[in-house]
Amino acid sequence: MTALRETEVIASVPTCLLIGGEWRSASSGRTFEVHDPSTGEVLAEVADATAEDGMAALDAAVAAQAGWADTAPRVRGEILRRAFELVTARADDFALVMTLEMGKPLAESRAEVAYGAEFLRWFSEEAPRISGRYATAPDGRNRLLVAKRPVGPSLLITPWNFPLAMATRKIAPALAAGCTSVLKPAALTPLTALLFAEVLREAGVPDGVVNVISTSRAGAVTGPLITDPRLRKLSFTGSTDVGRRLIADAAHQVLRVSMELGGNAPFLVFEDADVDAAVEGALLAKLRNGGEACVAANRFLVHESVADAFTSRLVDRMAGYVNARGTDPDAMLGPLVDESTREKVAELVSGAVEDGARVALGGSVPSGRGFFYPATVLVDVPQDARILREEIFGPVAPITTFRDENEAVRLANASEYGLVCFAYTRDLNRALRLAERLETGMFGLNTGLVSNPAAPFGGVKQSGIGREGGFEGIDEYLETTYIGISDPFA
Ligand SMILES: NC(=O)c1ccc[n+]([C@@H]2O[C@H](COP(=O)([O-])OP(=O)(O)OC[C@H]3O[C@@H](n4cnc5c(N)ncnc54)[C@H](O)[C@@H]3O)[C@@H](O)[C@H]2O)c1
Ligand SMILES: O=CCCC(=O)O
Repeated sequence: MTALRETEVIASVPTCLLIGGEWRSASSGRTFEVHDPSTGEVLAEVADATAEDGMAALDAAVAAQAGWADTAPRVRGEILRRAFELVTARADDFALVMTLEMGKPLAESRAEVAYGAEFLRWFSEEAPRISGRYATAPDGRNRLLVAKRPVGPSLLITPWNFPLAMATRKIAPALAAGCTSVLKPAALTPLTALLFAEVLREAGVPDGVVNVISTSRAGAVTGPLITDPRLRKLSFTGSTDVGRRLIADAAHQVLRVSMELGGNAPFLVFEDADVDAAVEGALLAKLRNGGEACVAANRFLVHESVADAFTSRLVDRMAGYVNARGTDPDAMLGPLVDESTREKVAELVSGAVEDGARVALGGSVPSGRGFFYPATVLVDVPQDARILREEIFGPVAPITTFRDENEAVRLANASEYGLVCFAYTRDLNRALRLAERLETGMFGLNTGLVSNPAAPFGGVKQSGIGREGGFEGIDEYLETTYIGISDPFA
């Protein structure tokens, strides 16, 4: 990858706010810096929206709402399909921008482009399938008509870890349902979202239907939108702490909310598992996105009879993960996104070691520039260690053991989170028992990856409210209207 190509691609990204179809500077004239986490160098200066800009974006979304809701579903679907094709055609540019602003290796960024684009294709196919129902009331007299309509202007707030896919997973169903939106991307990674906004314009999304406000002051800019009665929906992906506060703020307007929050995924390996397959699944569940994923395996719970075999194979495989700048062809693990993320990972590891865990691989911060942290395996981690309670968000695999299925389920469920669980077993009845007993929104059975645009993604407990993707994803942007009709034969 040449420096010239990096500069050219970054220069092709709009760095302004998209409001009502126009690229504008922030009303204050201020910008903020976006950095390359591999080097700490400034990649770009991006418009820093004020509360006034946020309100202008909502004004534009409100003005465009009626027209967009009236657009034929097939037309909305075709625009989404064009967006899918344009993102796919520019996959290399999207991947490079993402790698530069977020750090992951290019191969992973390409995988995210394919994943993120697929939400556009999936919801292009769902737009014409929005339907209602007509039924006879149980007493055989009145008729019941149930119709769906768009919720209305929506505020979409996304995190930095999947800068494209988290945006498409919200914008695509919103567009398909007939909702206009204001997207607020994370301040660490606004460039991918801004490039995507430009592609949406090219695809034919009308002015004002999607507005994008990058800002370094999230709360000050989105707060007034959330309390504005014209906003009808808040969809947030991010940490449980921020989500909890936003749910409280959304209560003022009794807003529809979708919350995709944190996770603390257990990864269970039973005595009858195919251990080699479990190790491959563990690598995916742990190291996809460098461990910076809400669905990352956070707690490895391994049956005591296979713990040594699993651990030594996992250590061997993780030792081969090359930590390098994401544009380096050898890179298998990029840097973490920023210094505070790396400090937290290092603190969780040293805390676990103080509590009695042993480092089987990695475990120390390398010298040099960039926020790198090596693939790390911890064994003998005590059950009360902080690292088993909090999201690690880094390439660290803490391993503990269990004696039987009941203990495995009890440990897996001992978390306020409930996003995803993974389990490796060859016993079908056990797998079904787990599916019924684990407190989780998603369950990966003999696989380390559940994310799929055709499936309902989301959690239970403090991992969130609502689902994104699948047939369920569009419902988050639809209201139900019931029309009671008198007996047509009376
Ligand atoms: N469940 C999921 O689908 C899912 C997906 C990706 C990430 N996540 C979670 O996201 C977290 C990592 O992302 P993050 O560090 O960007 O999370 P974060 O909560 O710090 O930020 C998420 C977004 O919210 C914005 N934000 C922060 N404070 C805000 C406020 N007061 N008002 C309005 N917006 C505010 C941020 O600018 C960003 O755009 C992890 O906890 C991860 O598990 C969850
Ligand atoms: O970080 C959480 C989202 C990851 C995914 O969609 O697979």
